Amino acid sequence: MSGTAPFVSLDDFEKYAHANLDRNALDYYKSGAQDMLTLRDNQHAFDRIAIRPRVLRDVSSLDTTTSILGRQISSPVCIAPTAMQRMAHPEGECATARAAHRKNTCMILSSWSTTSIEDTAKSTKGMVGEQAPKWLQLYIYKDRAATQRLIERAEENGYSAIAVTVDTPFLGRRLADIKNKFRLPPHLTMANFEDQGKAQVGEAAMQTASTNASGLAAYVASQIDPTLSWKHIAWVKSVAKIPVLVKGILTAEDARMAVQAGVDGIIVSNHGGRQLDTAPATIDVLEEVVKAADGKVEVYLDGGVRRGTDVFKALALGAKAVFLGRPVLWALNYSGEQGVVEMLDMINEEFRLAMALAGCVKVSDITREYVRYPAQPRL
Ligand SMILES: Cc1cc2nc3c(=O)[nH]c(=O)nc-3n(C[C@H](O)[C@H](O)[C@H](O)COP(=O)(O)O)c2cc1C
Ligand SMILES: CC(C)CC(=O)C(=O)O
Repeated sequence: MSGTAPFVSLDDFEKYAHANLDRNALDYYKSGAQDMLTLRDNQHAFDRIAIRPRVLRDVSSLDTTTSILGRQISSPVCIAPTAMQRMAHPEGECATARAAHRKNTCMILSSWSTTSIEDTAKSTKGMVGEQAPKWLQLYIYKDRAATQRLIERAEENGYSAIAVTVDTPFLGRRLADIKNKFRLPPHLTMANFEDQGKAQVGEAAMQTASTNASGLAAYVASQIDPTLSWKHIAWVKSVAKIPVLVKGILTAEDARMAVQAGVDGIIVSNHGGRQLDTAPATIDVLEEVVKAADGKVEVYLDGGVRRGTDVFKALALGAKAVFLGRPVLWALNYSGEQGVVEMLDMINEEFRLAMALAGCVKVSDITREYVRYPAQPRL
């Protein structure tokens, strides 16, 4: 561990980044929508769940390996897509990809990344070991040809799945970004769109910041198609040769629709509390989604996962794996690739200990009986 005092939890990475990042980037990364109730509840909801430990089970040897979409990974802790990672560290998405590769875990690249699909893929070429799974997060853009091209570029560059984000027909209202008139620093671009003249969160959009919406919200409104419906998921399925997941499901009803639409996986997500404020905490709806998916597709969760015990609880309630958003940005800011490795090591160590103290020696041992779960979510 580099730095002055040893970091002992993911909170320490967050505190470091809070003291170190400029306001424009920090507020963008940390904010939730509106009153940030969902953001807060994502974490608090984990605290309301107790683990029911079993004892005297010989936990001297533990195995955290698991698989997602048939690919083995070293632990069920993976990396969620977050846009514009080069604001956190100059190596941005490349550093994240190399850290994910070193830890043999899955990274989802945001389609609004500051490093292109190609350059992110290249950044792990030549590293030892089999390539860790990379997935591409996809927004369905108004420009369908450009959207299809992103899918093809992902396939050409070894990405093994597409995660279509379905909770962002418009951008959630993030008050700090409006006040700050958020802007992508001019030396950075939305790198996947450089050939299309849409790589800057442009000046024109920025002007709307004075009319009670952030420049980012205007940029999103100019690019994303709000007419999207389930038939567009069928369209993505029809053009993609690799598995297609939906990211942003929060109800049993939509989970059933997703399965009907033929998706290969579901990510239970409220976008880290950044879209619809007062939407439920993800851990509070995980079980209903898992039940609705009925074993037909894998279900994953993101939102508020900060401790090994959170990972354990999500698995007990049926998630195949969890994804971390903000902690990756804080760790990147702290020390790039090495920071992300250290952050993943920390939560994985916590997860191992949670398994041992709960009496589980392998991931498949973690089942519903290991949690005492209150009936009603509270906001
Ligand atoms: C700064 C930031 C940028 C994000 N960008 C994207 C994105 O480009 N696409 C997407 O589907 N989700 C995006 N998300 C949502 C994350 O993928 C994920 O759902 C969320 O961060 C999980 O919650 P956590 O931050 O509490 O771990 C973003 C989240 C943050 C914090
Ligand atoms: C460029 C943004 C729309 C990325 C995003 O999903 C977010 O900020 O939450």
